[in-house]
Amino acid sequence: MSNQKVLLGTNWKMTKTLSEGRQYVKQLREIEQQLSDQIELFIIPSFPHLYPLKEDVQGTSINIGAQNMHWEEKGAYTGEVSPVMLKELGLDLVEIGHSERRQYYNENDVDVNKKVVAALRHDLKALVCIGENATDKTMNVGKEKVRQQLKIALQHVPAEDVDNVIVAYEPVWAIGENGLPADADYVAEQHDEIRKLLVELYGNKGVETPILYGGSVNKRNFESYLNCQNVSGLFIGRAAWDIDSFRDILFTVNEHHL
Ligand SMILES: O=C(CO)COP(=O)(O)O
Repeated sequence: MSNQKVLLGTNWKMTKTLSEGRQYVKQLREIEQQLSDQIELFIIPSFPHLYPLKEDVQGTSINIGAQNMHWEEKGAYTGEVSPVMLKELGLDLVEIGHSERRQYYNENDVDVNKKVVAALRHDLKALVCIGENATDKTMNVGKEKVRQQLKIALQHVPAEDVDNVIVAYEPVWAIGENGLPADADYVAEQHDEIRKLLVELYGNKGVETPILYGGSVNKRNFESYLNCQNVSGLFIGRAAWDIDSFRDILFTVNEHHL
């Protein structure tokens, strides 16, 4: 890990009701007061909860982000949400290209690129998710796969906008109930490769781009990932959905990893 801030966030996916989310945020606010300002917290809830939760975190440094968005500003796209709508809620973070979006909703690298460009145009930070699947890994093309995904995601993104990009490396085979936790050595290699590409594309600016790790992060393994040089933080699903479990992780980072 470098000496930048540590980003620690959770993707709630489609798991919480609004009342559960509000209860969680109430507790997270208390936790946040005890953490160093070197830790940056973010939560990615479902669309209908963005506005109330944004209000609930007022006066704290907890960021709220959306799980997805369309690249157009408006139009006949039933069921979609635009960058303008997210901005109007006062948000400044949007997750783009999560593997579940790619897998279940057929999002491809070009869609991801359009969304990244639109997010940056609207002054939203783009949390760009990339990661190889199990076959890519078995066939030994994991590095090529993440390079390709990220290169396409960042087409037409100039160096002056890359400050608003956060990369999340999340190998598909490591995510969710059937996911296998990755070895820290493997994660370190993939993060080094991603850093190399960012530097190829953006020179010194690419050194600063945060690269988060996600996929079966839990209380037993999270420190091994944070110890990797190019891991700037964690993007956590299940192990952060329960506030007590997230609290344990946050306090450990606060005490041992800053
Ligand atoms: O998908 C994830 C974060 O976006 C990670 O999910 P899990 O931590 O539950 O594997």
